[in-house]
Parts: sequence; structure tokens; C-alpha cells
Amino acid sequence: MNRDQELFERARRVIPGGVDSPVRAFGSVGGTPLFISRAEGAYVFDENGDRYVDLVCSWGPALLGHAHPEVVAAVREAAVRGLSFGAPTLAEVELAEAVRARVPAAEQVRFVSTGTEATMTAVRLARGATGRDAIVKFAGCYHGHSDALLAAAGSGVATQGLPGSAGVTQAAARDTIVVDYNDLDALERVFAEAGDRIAAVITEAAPCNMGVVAPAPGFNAALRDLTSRHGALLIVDEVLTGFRVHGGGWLGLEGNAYAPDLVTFGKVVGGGMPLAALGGRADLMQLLAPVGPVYQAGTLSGNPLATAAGLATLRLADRGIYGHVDDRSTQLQLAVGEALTAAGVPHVVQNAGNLFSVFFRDGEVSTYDDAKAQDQAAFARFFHAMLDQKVALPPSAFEAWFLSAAHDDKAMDQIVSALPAAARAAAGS
Ligand SMILES: Cc1ncc(COP(=O)(O)O)c(C=O)c1O
Ligand SMILES: N[C@H](C=O)CCC(=O)O
Repeated sequence: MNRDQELFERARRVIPGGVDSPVRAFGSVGGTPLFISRAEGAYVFDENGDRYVDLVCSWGPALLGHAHPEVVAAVREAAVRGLSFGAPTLAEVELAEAVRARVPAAEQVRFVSTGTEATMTAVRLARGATGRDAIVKFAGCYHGHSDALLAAAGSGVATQGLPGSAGVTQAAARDTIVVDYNDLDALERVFAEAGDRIAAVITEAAPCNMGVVAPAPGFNAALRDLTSRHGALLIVDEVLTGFRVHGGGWLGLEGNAYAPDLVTFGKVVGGGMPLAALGGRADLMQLLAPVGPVYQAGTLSGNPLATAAGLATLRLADRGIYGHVDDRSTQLQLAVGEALTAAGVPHVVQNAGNLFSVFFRDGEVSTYDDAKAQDQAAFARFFHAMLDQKVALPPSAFEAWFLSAAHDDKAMDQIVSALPAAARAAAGS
């Protein structure tokens, strides 16, 4: 047994499945997760002492690469001033201003610790504002693990092939209406039948948790029109896309052509620390306690180390950074496509800005059903062949691949030269 295997066995004795988040467990690809001892730039190092080019990037936050010196310095400086105060700070105000400057729809911002809290609060706020109970979500979208949002969810729920989660009450499930992604006709029908019950439609700005499935042109703007016509709110979840695909998130990439009522952030906004946020129209945000009647709170919300990391990250994330990540993403998408084509493996590479994933099937994927109809065994073979060559992909066919500003020519060469053998493994040859 190597050190990772030893640790996994030990972990499983004290931690369910040996992991603190199911997607880490290698459940759908088999084998032993890497136990990471440290990370730097484009690389992670496991407990065996092996170095891997990382295409997980902490599932998104590491836009600048791991342990960027300026971000680490900002966290160090904050740490010596105190780890947590449970009181307002200057850095929170600065970070809220930085978010508002980049995302006009976020007129006011409330910081929380996880994306789950951000979307959960958005749902509660929508219900409080409209006096309605039902929420519409799209099949294959993932918004964290609050009860209202676990139905037909992507990410780890998709990876495990679950329809939802045990422990969600029937009442909660009844108030969540699930519609196929990119299907406006179906959504129109739902509003025609139950429009006066619907508090909000929540959508990933561009879904990346059933693999990457960009919205059809005009889809998000149509959601805006439809919800407005029916007095429902539009919640755009930018936890994954926010500050990653563009300085203004997916909304910015689409030129802020439509404005959601509420928008959620996580991952990059916390620079690798536990921080997420809910933003939105000021009149709605003013319904949150202590101003309004919708309660939301958090002992560690707006934690000073996390706000320091977030601020340093947003300050560094300029056009050059996004240009670099976009170019690397285009390069890798082409290289993966070429390798799989050469090996005769059915596939489609889809992107939303610099986020992309590979579906091991022919034909465009625009719904969760399309995403599920892929050869997951081929993905598992591909994944392990890449891992054998010291390239760490997300261990699921339903997750996006993440690049960073630290993925330089050397790291890219290592990835690209690993592709032909991985493609042949996917082909089963
Ligand atoms: C789009 C989206 N929303 C919400 C979440 C939940 O965030 P967290 O894992 O920080 O709770 C995630 C990822 O996990 C996500 O990708
Ligand atoms: N797909 C998820 C986030 O976007 C993966 C993170 C997790 O659930 O641990």
C-alpha cells in the first residue's frame, strides 16, 4: 500500500467515505483519491511525494494558481491581526465594493462562508419577498446541498447517479419544480400552470455541474423576461462562473445584457478561503435581517482571512489573467479533441468561456439527460491514464476542467503529451 492508500483506509474509519465532500472520493472512476500535502502554482503534491499538474484547481477558486505569493501574504498579514472577530471589518466593505464594481446586478452584497449558504439564502429571500413557496430549478444544475435545491442536482449527486437526497422532506420536494435545461417551452408551461406559486427561478449562470452546458443564445435573457412577467425573481448562480470566466462573471461575459434580481458567488471571490456571497437589487437585499424580516446570519461570515484572500485575488485578476486562462483553455480543448478523434473515441468538448468539459458521446449536450447518456467507463479509463502520467483531472465525467494563470507552457506540455495515451485508454486499446 502506498501512503495515499494507507491514509484513505484510515480516513474511511473516521470520516464517511473517507472524504468531506463526495466528489473527492473517486467513486465513479475507482481507485484511491490523492491525499494532497501541498499545492503550488499549477501543481498539487500528494502524500506519496508525487507532483501532478492540477486541472481541479480546488474546484474553481485557484484562478491565479495555488498559493499565489501575494494572496498568501495578504492572508498572513490578516492572520497576525486576528483570526476572527465576529464584528464588521474594513475588508468586508472593500470586498463588497469590489464585487459591486465588477457586477452591476450586485447592488448590495452579504458575505457567507459557502456557496450552499449563498443559494439557500437567495431562495429564502425570494420566498420572503414574493410571499410564494415554489422554486424552479433546472435538471443537472447544482446549487449546493440545501434541501430546496437537491432535486435532480448535478455535481456529486449526478456522479453518484442519485435522483436527489434522502432526508429531504416531501414538503420541501413539492416546492421544488424541476425543468429540463435549455427548454423554454417547458418553463412557459410550468409558469402557465403554477405561475402564482413560483417565488423564483434559479439557474447556474452557465451550467458546469453536469459537465459544461452553456445556455442557448438568449436563454438567460428569456428567463429574465418570463420571471418578470409572472412576478417571480430570477436568481443567477455564479458560484462557479463568477470572476472565473470574466472579471464580471458570466453576466459580464454576456455584456450584462440582462440583470438578475439576485446573484450568488463563491469559489474565486474567496481566493481559496471559505467565503461566498449573495448580491442583488438593493430593495431585495434590504429585506435581510437586521434591516428586514428575512433572517440570515453566520459566526464566521466575512471572516477576515477569507476577505483578505478574496480582495487580493480580485485585485490581481486583471484582463491579462483572463486572457491567459482563456488561451490555455482553447489550447487544451483543441488538443483533447484531436487526441480523442485520433483514437476514434466518440466525444464532444463543450465550453462556457474558459470552463470546459468532455462528454464521452457523440452530439451536442444541451440537457441533463443528454449529459447522462455518455460512456462514463471511457471517462474513467481516460482519467486514470492521465493520472498515471501525473495529470489530475476532476474525478467525474460531470465536472468542469479548471485551468489557472499558473498553467504555463511546461504544465501545458505535460498535459498535452499525456493525451494520446489517455485517449487510447478511453478507446479500450
Ligand atoms: C454553481 C454552484 N453553486 C453552488 C455551489 C455550492 O458551493 P459550496 O460547495 O461552496 O457550498 C457550487 C459548488 O459546490 C456550484 O458549483
Ligand atoms: N462541482 C462542485 C462544485 O462546483 C464540486 C465541489 C464539491 O462539492 O466538493
